[in-house]
Amino acid sequence: MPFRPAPAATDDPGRTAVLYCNLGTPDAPTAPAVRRYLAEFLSDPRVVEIPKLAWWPILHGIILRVRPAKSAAKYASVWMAQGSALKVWTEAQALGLRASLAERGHGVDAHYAMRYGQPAIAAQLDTLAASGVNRILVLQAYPQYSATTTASVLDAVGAWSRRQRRVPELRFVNDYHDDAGYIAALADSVQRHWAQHGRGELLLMSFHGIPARNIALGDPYQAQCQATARLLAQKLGLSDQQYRLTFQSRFGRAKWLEPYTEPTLRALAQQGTKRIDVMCPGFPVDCLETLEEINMEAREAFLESGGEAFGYIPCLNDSPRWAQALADIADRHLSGWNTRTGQADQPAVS
Ligand SMILES: C=CC1=C(C)c2cc3[nH]c(cc4nc(cc5[nH]c(cc1n2)c(C)c5CCC(=O)O)C(CCC(=O)O)=C4C)c(C)c3C=C
Ligand SMILES: [Fe+2]
Ligand SMILES: [Fe+2]
Repeated sequence: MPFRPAPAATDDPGRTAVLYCNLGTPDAPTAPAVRRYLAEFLSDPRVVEIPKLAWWPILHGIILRVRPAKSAAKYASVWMAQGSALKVWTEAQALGLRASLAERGHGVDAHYAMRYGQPAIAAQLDTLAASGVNRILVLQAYPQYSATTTASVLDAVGAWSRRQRRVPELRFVNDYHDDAGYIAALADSVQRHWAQHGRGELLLMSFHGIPARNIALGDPYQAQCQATARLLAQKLGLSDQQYRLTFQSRFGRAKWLEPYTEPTLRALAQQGTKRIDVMCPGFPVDCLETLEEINMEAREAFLESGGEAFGYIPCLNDSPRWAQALADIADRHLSGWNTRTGQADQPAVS
């Protein structure tokens, strides 16, 4: 395969951009659109670590025949006027990041891309490179590192760079699970919820699960979720008895990280917890997994098991505090790249 030609070389120092990457989402809440999305997502060997020979018949013979219609109905139940929540909020966060960086006087632009679906990472990198960007910071909407998500984005960037003649300078933020700005933005959203709606007896923090086997193979995801939960509880002044950490969205029959969210909610309600607050700190933006699985399905499970009040605390979405925290994270990783002149050795002028 020929390498992609680069524009004629000049002495222009070029420009710097941040690419904010998220998982991706279907283009429409319909079975064909969800099938396209799931086919790309579930064919990624980072996501499903089953040898292709064994996985392909299950994926194409069963999952892609049955799941799209079921998932499409769930997407339809939470679809926003402007589109899929995941895309709407990811775009809003990229714009917030761009504005926060601009306020700081950087000549750094920010764009967003999706690992699966549109706008694809490769297409966004093509656009950036064609517009003269030659330094790119890849920042992901995954505060906790997992090979299933973070490393998959790195794979996509690597696959793109392998086709380029002139590869831009690349930097990656692998995680920010213990970042003070991230924790403060989460605490702020909890406190705002409490001020508006009152406080439950318990705060449940639900993170997306992954197979337990991945942890045994060295994925740091579980430890990073635990650290986030502990730091957030500390920031909110919660004792160990006042919060719970759970994992949601199990896929397939293998053992995933435990405790599982929905059975925990049922058990808590059965044991007498009446009022609970639930949040999803690992998801910077609301999406199917938070709006439908948590705020609809898990809510119903808690209430039908004897619970009386289920307070859903939205994800960071358009929180200005989070836009600032994202810009702080980007700033730290941009240091040394002189973002105004493009000349790395000149100190930034304030
Ligand atoms: C098949 C295994 C899956 C792994 C491993 C997995 C890890 C993982 N996922 C997220 C974040 C999101 N996942 C979302 C949806 C979603 N996830 C899976 C499967 C795995 N995820 C599926 C099949 C789906 C699609 C929906 C469905 O059919 O159930 C989403 C929401 C997407 C949206 O459009 O709103 C997010 C976000 C993380 C962070 C993670 C590992 C840490
Ligand atoms: Fe997922
Ligand atoms: Fe789900």
